[in-house]
Amino acid sequence: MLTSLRALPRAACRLSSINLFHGRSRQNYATEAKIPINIMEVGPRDGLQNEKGVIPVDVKVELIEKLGLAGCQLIEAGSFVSPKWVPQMAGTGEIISRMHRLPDVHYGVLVPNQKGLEGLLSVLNSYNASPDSDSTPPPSDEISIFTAATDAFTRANLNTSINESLAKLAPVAKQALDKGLRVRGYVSVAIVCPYTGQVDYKKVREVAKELLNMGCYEISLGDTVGRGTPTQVAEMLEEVKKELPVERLAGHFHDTFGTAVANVFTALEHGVRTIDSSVGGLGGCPYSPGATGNVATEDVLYALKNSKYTVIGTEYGKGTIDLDKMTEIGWWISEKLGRESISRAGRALRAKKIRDAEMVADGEVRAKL
Ligand SMILES: CC(C)(COP(=O)([O-])OP(=O)([O-])OC[C@H]1O[C@@H](n2cnc3c(N)ncnc32)[C@H](O)[C@@H]1OP(=O)([O-])[O-])[C@@H](O)C(=O)NCCC(=O)NCCSC(=O)C[C@@](C)(O)CC(=O)[O-]
Repeated sequence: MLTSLRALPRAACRLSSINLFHGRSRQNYATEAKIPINIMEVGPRDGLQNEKGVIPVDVKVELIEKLGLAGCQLIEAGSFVSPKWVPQMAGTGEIISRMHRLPDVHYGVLVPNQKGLEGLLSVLNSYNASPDSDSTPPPSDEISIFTAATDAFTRANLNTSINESLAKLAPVAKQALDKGLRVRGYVSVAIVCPYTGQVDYKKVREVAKELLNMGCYEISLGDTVGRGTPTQVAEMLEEVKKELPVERLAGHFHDTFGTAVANVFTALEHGVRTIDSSVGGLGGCPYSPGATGNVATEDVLYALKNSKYTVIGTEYGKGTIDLDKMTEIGWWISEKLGRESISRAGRALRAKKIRDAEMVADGEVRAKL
């Protein structure tokens, strides 16, 4: 069983030694204890919910299975939302029942209301009536409930106000916890709202606190529009951290203005230890006009290389998440959607692989001459 981030003692995460290098003090990240980071892979949910065309269930199942085999330990597999509001998420029950599930992987689903939870519980009841085998985990062990930091966005996304959404979500969270599910919370538009502009960070803190008090183990703060800068992320986190423990916060950054990787690092430097990201940079919220996808998982993995952080993954990724496999998955799903991967690291790595293969082929031809 792999050690989870939450089980690690703080001392194990602390950087200790400082090496001298060219007369300047410099930390040797290769040999020191690294700070463990969780990645919540949201590609199958946030990534696919905004697609125009119909994505076959088989493709969604295969995507989730591939992500598990690349080492992802936290995968958001779909949503139990109204198919009238978000048609791409229809069929989540079938997907989570059919997909091959791995031990040590948490498969979460988004739930907006009581009806969504009932949808999930009916899938779980069917599974419990005839479980696949003792070693196969249930279709899902986690729900994410969601609201936002502005009434305008909450109205657009959930057809209700912030306060009404919180009142509706509290019993959903309680019932899910009573059923033994983990509950995660999202606060959307934590920096900028597409309808009302700059967000009041005190409101982000208040809403996040409400979700935490409902029993959420973690609150993901979303730059839904992808317009946030590192300075804004820092200011927002400073405000939220006044009342909430940073270990309970996650960062969710869309990459509309190309600041998402910088925002990830800002969040990490402020103590956030879980980052939401999406393979191939897929995604966007249907109610956040103009926003592009989440920060690409490949870009985050690449940027964290040789840093003081290490991404926690399962044995399938040898304890981390395998960047090469994620690059292949990013290209595979993008091609299924009729386009190229938009992950910068994914594109560069694929191009390098092609160049390397051409050089090998060239060398073989020369050797024969
Ligand atoms: C919450 C509602 C349903 C309210 O929408 P409403 O229209 O007020 O709901 P309603 O209770 O009046 O029901 C309307 C119809 O939907 C059905 N319905 C009602 N609930 C469900 C359900 N759970 N599952 C399936 N069906 C449902 C219900 O049965 C009824 O069907 P009808 O009688 O008309 O045939 C709607 O607003 C909704 O589904 N919203 C979800 C929107 C969404 O999924 N947005 C994207 C996810 S959030 C996001 O992407 C941001 C995030 C998390 O990634 C972080 C970030 O980037 O910031």
